[in-house]
Amino acid sequence: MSSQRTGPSPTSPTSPSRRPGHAASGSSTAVVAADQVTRRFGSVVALDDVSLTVEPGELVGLLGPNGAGKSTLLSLISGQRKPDAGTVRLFGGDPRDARSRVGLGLTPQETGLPATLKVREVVDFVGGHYPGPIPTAQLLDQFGLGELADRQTGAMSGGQKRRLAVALSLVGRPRVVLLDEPTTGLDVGARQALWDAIRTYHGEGGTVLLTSHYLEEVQALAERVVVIDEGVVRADDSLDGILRRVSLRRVLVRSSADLSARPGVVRSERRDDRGKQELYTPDADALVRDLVTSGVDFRDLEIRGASLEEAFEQMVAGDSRKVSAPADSPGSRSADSSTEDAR
Ligand SMILES: Nc1ncnc2c1ncn2[C@@H]1O[C@H](COP(=O)(O)OP(=O)(O)OP(=O)(O)O)[C@@H](O)[C@H]1O
Repeated sequence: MSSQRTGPSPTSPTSPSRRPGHAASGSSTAVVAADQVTRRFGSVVALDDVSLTVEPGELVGLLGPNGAGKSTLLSLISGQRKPDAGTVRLFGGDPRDARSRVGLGLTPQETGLPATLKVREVVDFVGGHYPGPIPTAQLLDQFGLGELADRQTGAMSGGQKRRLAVALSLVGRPRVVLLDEPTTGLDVGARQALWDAIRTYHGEGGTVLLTSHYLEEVQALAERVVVIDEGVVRADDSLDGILRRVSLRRVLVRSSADLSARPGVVRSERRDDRGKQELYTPDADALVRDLVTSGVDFRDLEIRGASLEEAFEQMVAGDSRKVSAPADSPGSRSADSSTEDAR
């Protein structure tokens, strides 16, 4: 991966004052400030009183399952939609005002590339809208697309198109990029290359807000993680803080007793009707000690690590307080059924 500059101008701020866990903006320098934002589509509440501040130089991962509201939030920040309630600021201005979007790069979830244009022509075209774009050859090299410069975009693979889409978000040397699932459809090598490009951009002072379904992706890149589910921010913390919340162990055991209320059990499931139970706990050793000393009957004990993915699923599956105890998780709502675009 090239170490050549792809990021913001040398005058861009590079030392963020991060405030994980704090949402509404009190900072006049915030790149993004969403304050108590609600956005509905007909009867669907896509975002419910969401507040989020991103300071210069932060790399924030927005993590959540399908339909959580991630893309909707990015569309408000990029000025494509407006909130029904609350305010959104981009570089201190209204993102629907084009002047506020100078310095914004965006890779939407789906990108339409003109099929008959060559790769280099698309980069030239998009770069031509900016005062000091990254030279096309340099950008294509950085994204491993140099050999495809003369190929029509219609003849690119899905993964190659995705890389080009992310490259295009950086061509104008933005100060912030919004990346909506940047590595969807990429193989392992391409994903790593793209992560490198994002790290390089961030390392040079760029601000990044990226969405993903994948904890691994956010773990690989982000310093701060915002977990969103059903339009509600469930957690906003440093990466370490989030990982601590999801570091559960899984204890599989057979017992005639119901063990779901044993000390330290934060969640349990019955695996069959012969007493097999799956118990989630942050401290498996303590749970085993409790089982032994309490005299409760049990057998077939197994202890496994809960994968991060599993733990995250619990965190967003409705009762996040049991797992992660975020301070103030509002209740959940149903969110489906409308197709209205109430822009
Ligand atoms: N144009 C629209 N019309 C109607 N409903 C919409 C529209 N856009 C989004 N929604 C709904 O708003 C909710 C949030 O959608 P959004 O696309 O923001 O979620 P997401 O977290 O980005 O999901 P995914 O990870 O699947 O992309 C969903 O229930 C979705 O169906």
